[in-house]
Order: sequence, then structure tokens, then C-alpha cells
Amino acid sequence: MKIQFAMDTLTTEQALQWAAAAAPHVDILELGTPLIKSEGLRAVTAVKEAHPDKVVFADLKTMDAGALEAEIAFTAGADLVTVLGTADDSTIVGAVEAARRHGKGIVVDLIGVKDKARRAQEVVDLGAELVEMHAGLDEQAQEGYSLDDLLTAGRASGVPFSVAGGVSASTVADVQTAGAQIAVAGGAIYSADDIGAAAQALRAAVTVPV
Ligand SMILES: O=C(CO)[C@H](O)[C@H](O)COP(=O)(O)O
Repeated sequence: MKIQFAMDTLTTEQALQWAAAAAPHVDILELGTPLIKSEGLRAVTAVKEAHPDKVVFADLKTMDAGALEAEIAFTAGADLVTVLGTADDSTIVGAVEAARRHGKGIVVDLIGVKDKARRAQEVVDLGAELVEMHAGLDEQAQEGYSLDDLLTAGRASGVPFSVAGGVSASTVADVQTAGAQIAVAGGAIYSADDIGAAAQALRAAVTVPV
């Protein structure tokens, strides 16, 4: 299973520092939505130039104009771009077509989707590379939140999936056992005093490296 580091910060400078510390221990460097809104796609270019060997993930969370938004992110250096599962099918198809022109991929983020397993199957049929079983930061802050529903939806989907929603070193093995291709971790890494050590601990907690 791969590890994706979600860099939810507001400056390219901070992201580059975090990426440098975490890169030896992660497979995918994600530019979080707040970072892209704050700095624009220049941040994607900067991270790709600094880490050409890593998969660079632009978390655009596109809801409309799928072809156009995906096109500009791939041109800026992204390898994977997100479109929301709540978007119209035509938005997802437009983004997938842009990905194919660039030899890259679209990840459909299922944040806010009620029946995640069913929508996952639909969007993979539309050409998405994989889906992200995702509970956002606001959902995570609610009392009683756990990853369990995401893992259940992932197992039920039968399609390639990642899991994002507060994944930490103590839950990453459960994500792997559920069959995820990718575990996404943001706060568990960037909130630590030592970013590199936190990324390394997450990697070490994955029982069977893939
Ligand atoms: O996309 C996001 C929020 O919308 C986050 O990047 C994602 O949830 C991963 O971060 P964390 O591990 O802190 O939940």
C-alpha cells in the first residue's frame, strides 16, 4: 500500500519544507485544496520540480468545468487530480479525457457522497483511476467520528480506493487490511514536531509494504 502525504498549508515555502522532510517515507505528495487556493497551481509546479520522482497529487476538488480544471493542473505538473463524486458525470468524463491526453489520472473524491460504494463503481466506469473514501476535516471534528464507515465502503466498492479522514500510525494498518491501494495522511504528519519521523512512523506501521 502506498502512503500519500496531504500538505494542507497555505504557503509553497511551507509545503516545500514539509515535502523535503517527508519525501523519503512517502510515495505521493498532495497539494491540499487550501494550498492551491492560496498559492495557485504554481505550488504544484514547485513541488513537482523539487520532487520529479514522486507522484504529485493536486487536490482541486473540481465540481464543474472538469476538462478545463484538470487540463491546467496537468499542465502545471500534477500526476493525479481530484474531481468531486457529487459532480455531474459529464464533469468527471471531461476531466478523465484531459487526464488521458496527458497520460495522467483522475481521482474521484467521495466526500459528502452518501452511498460511496455505489458512486465509486459508477465513476470508475467513467474512467477514474481510483476513488478516495474521504471524510473531511469538518466531518472528522464531529463527536463519535471513526474511519470504520470509509473502510466498509471501500471493501464494498470492489474498485481501487484510497482512504482519507484522519488516518494515523495507529489506524493505517486497518486501512491496509481493508484493501486500500493508498492511505492518505495529513494532520498525522504535518502536526508533528518532526515531520520526517512522523512520516517514517506511518510507513513503519504498514505491515506489508506493496
Ligand atoms: O482533503 C483534505 C480535507 O478536505 C485532507 O487533505 C484529507 O482529509 C487528509 O488530511 P487528514 O489526514 O488531516 O484528514
